[in-house]
Amino acid sequence: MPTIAELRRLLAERRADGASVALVPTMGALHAGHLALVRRARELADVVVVSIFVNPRQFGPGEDLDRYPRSLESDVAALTELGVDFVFAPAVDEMYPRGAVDGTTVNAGPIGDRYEGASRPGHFNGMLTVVAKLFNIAQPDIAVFGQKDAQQVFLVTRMVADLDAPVEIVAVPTVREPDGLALSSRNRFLDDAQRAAALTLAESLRAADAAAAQGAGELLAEGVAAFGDHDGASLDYFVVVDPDTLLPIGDDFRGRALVLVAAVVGTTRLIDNTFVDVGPAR
Ligand SMILES: Nc1ncnc2c1ncn2[C@@H]1O[C@H](COP(=O)(O)OP(=O)(O)OP(=O)(O)O)[C@@H](O)[C@H]1O
Ligand SMILES: CC(C)(CO)[C@@H](O)C(=O)[O-]
Ligand code: BAL
Repeated sequence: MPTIAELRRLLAERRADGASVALVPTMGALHAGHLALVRRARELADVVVVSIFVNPRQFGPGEDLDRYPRSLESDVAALTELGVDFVFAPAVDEMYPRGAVDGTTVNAGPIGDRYEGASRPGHFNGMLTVVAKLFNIAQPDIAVFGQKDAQQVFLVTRMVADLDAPVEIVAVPTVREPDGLALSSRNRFLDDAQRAAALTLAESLRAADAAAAQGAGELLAEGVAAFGDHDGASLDYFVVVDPDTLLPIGDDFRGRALVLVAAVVGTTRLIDNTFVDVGPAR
């Protein structure tokens, strides 16, 4: 597994031959959602780098850093099968030699304090800090993220624009189970009853989508009502936002909007989202 210095040297050699580089940042425990990102990266660039790093700086006190699933050996096997060129899985000490809390941090700005950021204070600063480090280490032409983490992909795209980072951000649609549950590394924490309750996230998004043509108010009401029909999942937020700003839409909004939902099922926090086409209010 290359160190930071080795990865830089190996990628510099490939770049000298004219190769383009795509980076897929992950926290490991790979599933088909991650593999869709890797396949997209494979289509877009000559060299694909996948990072596997459970970043302590994006976990708050009392969150699931310690129990976050880790399966490096099987992850590397799956990535090798997909023809990934380099797996970068640094130790925490190599990424944060001065410790996990000391050092420069990227500030996500006000959108970083909303939605996921309201429930996970500091999460997006920690996420953007490690993403900026990964961009500086791999210097990719392209970086591929999942739409499942919609606020994350929004904030990464905004960071790249705001800081003039020379990397193109590509978002891949959410990969789902046949019944609609969004794949997530954290789904493995769910027992059978919780797995059934977790479906309420996708169902509430489907209800919102079905009501979207009737206007913003109806969409929100139907989505929240569909969520309320289920036991075992506690709703954190259900919001409809403008994809360009990530701010909540008003009643007179028309066009493409993004519905964001988060819930806690048992002790597991899950998120999901979907784009909808909002029609005129009736
Ligand atoms: N179901 C999915 N479809 C598409 N992309 C996904 C999916 N799940 C995760 N990703 C993307 O994979 C990348 C790495 O995410 P990460 O390693 O945190 O996995 P995860 O499944 O989101 O884990 P968790 O939900 O437990 O945080 C992110 O860009 C994320 O958006
Ligand atoms: C982008 C990321 C790898 C940064 O740690 C993480 O937030 C994730 O897995 O989505
Ligand atoms: N998938 C986003 C990373 C996190 O939950 O910390």
